[in-house]
Amino acid sequence: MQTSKERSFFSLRWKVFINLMLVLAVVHLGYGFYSYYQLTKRVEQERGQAAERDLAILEGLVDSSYDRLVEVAEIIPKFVEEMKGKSVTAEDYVAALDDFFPGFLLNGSLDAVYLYDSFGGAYNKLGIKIQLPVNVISGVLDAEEPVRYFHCREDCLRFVAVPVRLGEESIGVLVVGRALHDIILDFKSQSGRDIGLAVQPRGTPNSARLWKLDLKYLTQKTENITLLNKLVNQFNIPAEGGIFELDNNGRSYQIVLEPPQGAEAERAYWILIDENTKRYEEARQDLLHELFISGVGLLIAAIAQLAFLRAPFRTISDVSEALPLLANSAFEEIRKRLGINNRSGFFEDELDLLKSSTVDLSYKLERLETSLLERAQNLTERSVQLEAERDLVTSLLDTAEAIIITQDDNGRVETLNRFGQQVLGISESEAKMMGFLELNHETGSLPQHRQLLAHLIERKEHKVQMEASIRSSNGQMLQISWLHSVLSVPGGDIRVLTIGLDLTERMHAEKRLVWMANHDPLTALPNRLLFTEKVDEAIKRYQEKNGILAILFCDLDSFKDVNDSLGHPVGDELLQQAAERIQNIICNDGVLARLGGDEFTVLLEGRANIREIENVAQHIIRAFRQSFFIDGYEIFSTISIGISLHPDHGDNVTSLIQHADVAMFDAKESGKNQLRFYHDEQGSQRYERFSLVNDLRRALEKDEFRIFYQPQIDTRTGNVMGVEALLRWQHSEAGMISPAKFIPLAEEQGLIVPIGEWVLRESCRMGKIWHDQGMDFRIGVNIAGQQIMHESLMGTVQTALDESGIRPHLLDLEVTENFLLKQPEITIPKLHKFREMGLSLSMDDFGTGFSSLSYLKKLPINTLKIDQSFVRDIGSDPEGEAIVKAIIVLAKSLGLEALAEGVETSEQLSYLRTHGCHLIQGYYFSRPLPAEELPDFVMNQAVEISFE
Ligand SMILES: Nc1nc2c(ncn2[C@@H]2O[C@@H]3COP(=O)(O)O[C@H]4[C@@H](O)[C@H](n5cnc6c(=O)[nH]c(N)nc65)O[C@@H]4COP(=O)(O)O[C@H]3[C@H]2O)c(=O)[nH]1
Repeated sequence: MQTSKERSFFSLRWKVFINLMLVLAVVHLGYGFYSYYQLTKRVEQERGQAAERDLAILEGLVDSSYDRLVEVAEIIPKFVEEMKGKSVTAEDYVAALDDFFPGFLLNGSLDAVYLYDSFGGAYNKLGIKIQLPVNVISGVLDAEEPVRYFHCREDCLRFVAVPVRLGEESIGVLVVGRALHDIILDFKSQSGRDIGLAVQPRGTPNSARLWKLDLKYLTQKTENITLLNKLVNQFNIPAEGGIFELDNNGRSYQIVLEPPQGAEAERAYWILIDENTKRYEEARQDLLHELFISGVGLLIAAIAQLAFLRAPFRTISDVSEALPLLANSAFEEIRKRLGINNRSGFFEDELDLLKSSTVDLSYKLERLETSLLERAQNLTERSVQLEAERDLVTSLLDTAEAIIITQDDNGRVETLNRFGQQVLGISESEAKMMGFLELNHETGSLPQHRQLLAHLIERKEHKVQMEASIRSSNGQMLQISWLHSVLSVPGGDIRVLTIGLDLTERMHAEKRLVWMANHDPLTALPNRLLFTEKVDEAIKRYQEKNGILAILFCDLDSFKDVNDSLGHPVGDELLQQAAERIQNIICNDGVLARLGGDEFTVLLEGRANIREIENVAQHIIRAFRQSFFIDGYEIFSTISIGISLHPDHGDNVTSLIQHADVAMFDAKESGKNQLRFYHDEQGSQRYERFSLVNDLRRALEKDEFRIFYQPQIDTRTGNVMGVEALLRWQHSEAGMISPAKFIPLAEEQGLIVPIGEWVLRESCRMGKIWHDQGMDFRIGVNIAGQQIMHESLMGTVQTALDESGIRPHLLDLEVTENFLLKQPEITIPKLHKFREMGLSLSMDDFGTGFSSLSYLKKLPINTLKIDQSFVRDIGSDPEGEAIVKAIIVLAKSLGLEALAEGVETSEQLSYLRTHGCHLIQGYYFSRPLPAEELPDFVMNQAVEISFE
């Protein structure tokens, strides 16, 4: 294939020039030929006319010479008559002619004179002798008119024969003749042509053709004789003669052969010779001159045309040079070369149009190329984006901790992500050979699963969800939440996207949380919450059942000593063994619970009489008379039991437990290791025990409350991010009383609302002071359940904010989940209002009162506080650790912060941080501090943490 580089280039300008020159040359040559032809024709025409003119001259000369002969012939008889008179005879004529003839001969008038009688007999013959035909004489006599006659024999003569009369009588015919010299000379002088007279000899073989000439006269004889010989040899000359053109030695001649008038036919010819060479030469010169001039003219015209075409050619050249640049996208260069504004305006022609079209084309192509480039760029970006999205989707599918499967409409597996392959222990290609339901599902769930999928395929549902177990690669049954949804695939085919989330751990944690909420982790016995529920249920059942319902309140007699002297682990073990002993006695005939510390309660129902109740209690007391062996120690710990009966001692769970507690207190007071039934007299003791209530009422007035602030540290920064306000009661006699003791009392007595209000206002006041001092931490204030339920809380909070001037986001309300979830329809909207006010909310003691995870999602809280009972298990109880982990994960999944309280050891701290809990509260960093000590701690804390 020929490339553009190999292609030879021959400029259009030169092509046009050469074409123009060729056309001009052809035209010029044509014109030359035509001119030559016309010239030749004209010269020939002129030659013909010249020949005719010269012949006419010749004829004129011949005619006038005949006239003169006639005059002479007619004068002679008159002379004779004058001389001889009227009686002249033929002899007189003869004598007179003899006299006159020499004179005629001398002046050149005549060359011959003959006189004939009427019978043709000659009287005399003077001069050149000729033989006249007889008919000439008779013809003259008959016509009585002069007769002209041309005669050639040895010589050529012209004759005139006139009748001669004597009176009325004819005596004969006078013939006068003259040679042709005068005509020849006159003609030569008048016409300038050579002239000759030739006679064809008699007896020539072909008389119709002149083939040999006998010359009588010829001017320039030497040169012309050659011409005539060439003529005779070259041409077939007809008898009537003609005009002939002859070349000889490069010269051109015209030769005219014309028979003289009056001559005998085919005998004599005038020969007129004229040389044309000069004329032809002149004509040729004229032609060449003319051709030269016209050639020069054409050349000038061509050059002028080229000059005129220069600009258009320049344009074509510019455009032709510019157009290839389009292929190289050199649009700016094209416009520079063609001149963007170089337009001819009114006189615009096709080339300007071509140029401007090229410029326009360059703009259009540039725009097209730009838009193509943009599109290409967009496409590239889009494809990169799509690739990134695809990679993201692929990596999401592969890294997502979910089994992701696509199935066709027959339930065949089409794809299985990496996590699914790991969990199920099969490769994707193996999975593709199977149907979804052929995977290791728990068989019991298959019918329901199959039915749900059929609904999906039949488009009765858009997505279906069910939980079912499947066996993992290591044989473990996993609890999976399957979500099947229809994928819209181009072409109308149905694909099912199946996502399986492994809920095993979460469900385990949930179950654990539920269990923890209702049980004492140490002894695995029901806690107060569950026990209260059980008692409630039992009270409700009491109407339907016969028998006695009793609550046994059991308290170890020397637990505090054991705990303080032998340590918590031994104390814990003691509690566990104690629980076991009680459980062994009541077996399944009652509910045993641990309310806290060393306090156990037993619910007995359906007993026939009090004796049975008492027996159970006695059994328990006896069981505790035996020693416990713990950690190498033999421990003696008896038990005191208080018993209350329904309905005699209370119609609700609170009063029943309180009365059993009072009875237990009575048993202790009576020396421990015994049982006591509740009786009314104990009311006074109860009054004493709870005489604190009155003091509590006055404590506010007496300004006995103090607030301590326990720092909460963000271990990522080392800063104090908040403090928890913890109430203290500085009792005038009993000294500092823990809130754990007086808060339940305050709640019971409805005093918690005013006390709580005081705490809120005081905390906000201090918070504002610290904030103004540049300490920007939030203040967590505990809100009791009753406070939340109380209608005044909203106003109280607003007042505290307004009075102090603290910004709402610095106030964090700590609420306990138990209470919240008892009447969520009242509490949850209130919490939302607090959030709207800008406050933050924390869920306190999380994990201890769990009832429903679904409500947790609805609560507008910011922080989950991990209860210290779980934190304490870190490092010692894997189950407790698992709960801590689950709470952290739960908080993260709900987008909440997790804050651990009760952190005392570096081990606990590091465990919490490792698992993503960075907000820490506990003795490890600081005990609750009086307000005046807090600023110092806040200032120094960041430094200490940085060394951690
Ligand atoms: N063993 C141990 N304990 C730690 C550690 N760090 C903090 N604590 C204690 O754990 C309790 C945390 O408070 P809480 O769970 O809200 O539990 C509080 C809270 O529910 C209630 N309370 C305290 N002040 C108020 C209040 O102003 N209003 C209400 N409604 N309740 C309050 O009384 C409970 C007991 O408060 P406190 O005796 O001050 O006990 C505090 C605190 O001193 C640690 O590292 N180890």
